[in-house]
Amino acid sequence: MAPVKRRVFQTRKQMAVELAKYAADLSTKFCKERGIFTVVLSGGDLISWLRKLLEAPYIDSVEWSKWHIFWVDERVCGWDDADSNYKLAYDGFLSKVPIPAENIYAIDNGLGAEGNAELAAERYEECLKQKVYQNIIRTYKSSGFPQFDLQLLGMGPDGHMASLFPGHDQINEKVKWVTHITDSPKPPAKRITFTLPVINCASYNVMAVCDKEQADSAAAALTHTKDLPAGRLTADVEVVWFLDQAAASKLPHSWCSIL
Ligand SMILES: O=C1O[C@H](COP(=O)(O)O)[C@@H](O)[C@H](O)[C@H]1O
Repeated sequence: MAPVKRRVFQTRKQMAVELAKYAADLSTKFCKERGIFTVVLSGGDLISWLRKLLEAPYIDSVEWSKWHIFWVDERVCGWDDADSNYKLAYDGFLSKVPIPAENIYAIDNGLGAEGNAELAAERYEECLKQKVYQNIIRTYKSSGFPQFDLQLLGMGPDGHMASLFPGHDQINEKVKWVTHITDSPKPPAKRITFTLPVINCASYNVMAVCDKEQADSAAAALTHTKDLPAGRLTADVEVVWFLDQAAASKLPHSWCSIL
């Protein structure tokens, strides 16, 4: 199993600086090895932690044209809806970097606007399968599951990651790549989400968590004292939790050498 690393930062700014460096280093590695870098985004606070990628040196040094962008979860709504994870990422990140529009794979806008969660999930899974067929996404060993290069995740105060919520059945899905939920405890109710096997096949998984509201769940997930979706996070190569001091405040003291 991939090692689970923890990096605790004194300030959010330091966390954003290190997160940008981590993503840029992996971009260099995968662009050199494959000529492609597949990146999975989530919604929530994550987008604001990526802001240092928009500055020097990365804005000029990163090979943005080789990035391919996917979403680990999406709210079932149109692209211009305030709830849309695509809109959040576009406004705060994607509109500011030269990633070709054809390399950005959002939920189907029409199905999102219609509120058709089941079909939107099926359509997104088809999109992933097409990108596997085109050799843009790799597959994980013989499993056939897609393997993304870097997945950037966040965790809610209840321990959910992507749109896999504690006590909801989606976390147990073993076959589908993308599933849906119509009664999400966090609004909006309708969402689509990568399933756990897909999330855990990624080469590198980052979990970025700030704020004291997340401290109890971060500790429970990392010590496995509660069965939380975020506690099931693994990866092929490594998982790194990026935490600010507040989010790390309930972790065992010996774990928290602050960077
Ligand atoms: O609803 C969602 O919440 C999680 C966590 O968001 P955060 O603001 O607490 O970091 C997010 O990762 C997910 O993509 C989003 O749909």
